[in-house]
Amino acid sequence: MTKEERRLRELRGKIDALDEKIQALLSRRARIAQEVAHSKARNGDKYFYRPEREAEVLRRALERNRGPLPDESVARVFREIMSACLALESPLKIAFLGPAGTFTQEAALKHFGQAVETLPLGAIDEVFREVESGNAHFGVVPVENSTEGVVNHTLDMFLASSLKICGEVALRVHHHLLGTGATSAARRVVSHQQSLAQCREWLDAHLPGIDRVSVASNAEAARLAAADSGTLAIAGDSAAGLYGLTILATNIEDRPDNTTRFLVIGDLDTQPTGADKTSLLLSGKNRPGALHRLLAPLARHGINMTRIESRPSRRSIWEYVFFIDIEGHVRDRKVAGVLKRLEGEAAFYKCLGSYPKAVA
Ligand SMILES: O=C(O)C(=O)C[C@]1(C(=O)O)C=C[C@@H](O)C=C1
Repeated sequence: MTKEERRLRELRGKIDALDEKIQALLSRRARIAQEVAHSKARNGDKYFYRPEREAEVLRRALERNRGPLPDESVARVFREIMSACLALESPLKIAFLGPAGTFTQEAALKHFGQAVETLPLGAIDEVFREVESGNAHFGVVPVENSTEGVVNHTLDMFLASSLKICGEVALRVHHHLLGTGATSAARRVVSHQQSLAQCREWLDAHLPGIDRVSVASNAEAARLAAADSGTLAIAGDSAAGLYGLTILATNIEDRPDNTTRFLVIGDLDTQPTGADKTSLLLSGKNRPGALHRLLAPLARHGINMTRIESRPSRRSIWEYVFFIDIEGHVRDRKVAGVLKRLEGEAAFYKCLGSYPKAVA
């Protein structure tokens, strides 16, 4: 045995000893999580899932992280530990905008971990319906993209739905060019309309003159590319794997920080964590300066508004509702006071939920 072989054996021995300790600790942790679940059952709790506690566990893990593992990897490991612990007692069923292989599936698994049952659905309103009927515990739907803006259909669903927002997921979206052969044989490139838009400059530079066709989802694009060597798809890693496609070019999105934000919807009130957001649906009274009057209490009390979108109210023509995200939780005293004023000023007011800010 050479010196390097001896060294390798010694290092692997150290890893084996650590793995044994990690495994013993994991089993101890899982048994304690089971006790927590029994206590919740005795308490008559509807869900064992606690988004605020999971956010706290993840934030602590990231605060402790001194490398060399990046925050994203540390968060993923702790996410999976909690997912497996929760599944021991009460596996969750998660509906999401499918089909399998979409970025929404990636977001759902990033948030809930792999130890959940997933239910891919064909449209955003189906996700709302399955959660409302109790057929799924929670749902995951896209809400906005940092390059292409808002997903209107998701916002519109909140006008009539009784579901609350229980969490948000921020997913770095990396697009790849996928196919079965080389790009030279390609006649067309297919993808979801938002993905085509997010890769517009890359396509202009590298595939000028090739037809761009929008389809229902990135996963559907990958399926089409797998069936026809003249078709290229733009989609992510999971769709590439699912359909056995070759990655012809990686990370072709025009902006390297391309991020999509998803919402977790369900029938659960989350507790404050100290780093929360609250989403509101409002409309002003029909008079001059209504929006200014509506939002003035937020500014006066130093509450940060992180987003505002306007959508037709669907009740009468030229009447608009505003979707607003603010920092803080409805149970924070200051926020509660300001929301009371806001409610008094609004013609229509609905709190869509308070939830922990996305972690990692
Ligand atoms: O602390 C709890 O309430 C638990 O159930 C334990 C635990 C965990 O594994 O840390 C598991 C699931 C919950 O969603 C949150 C945390």
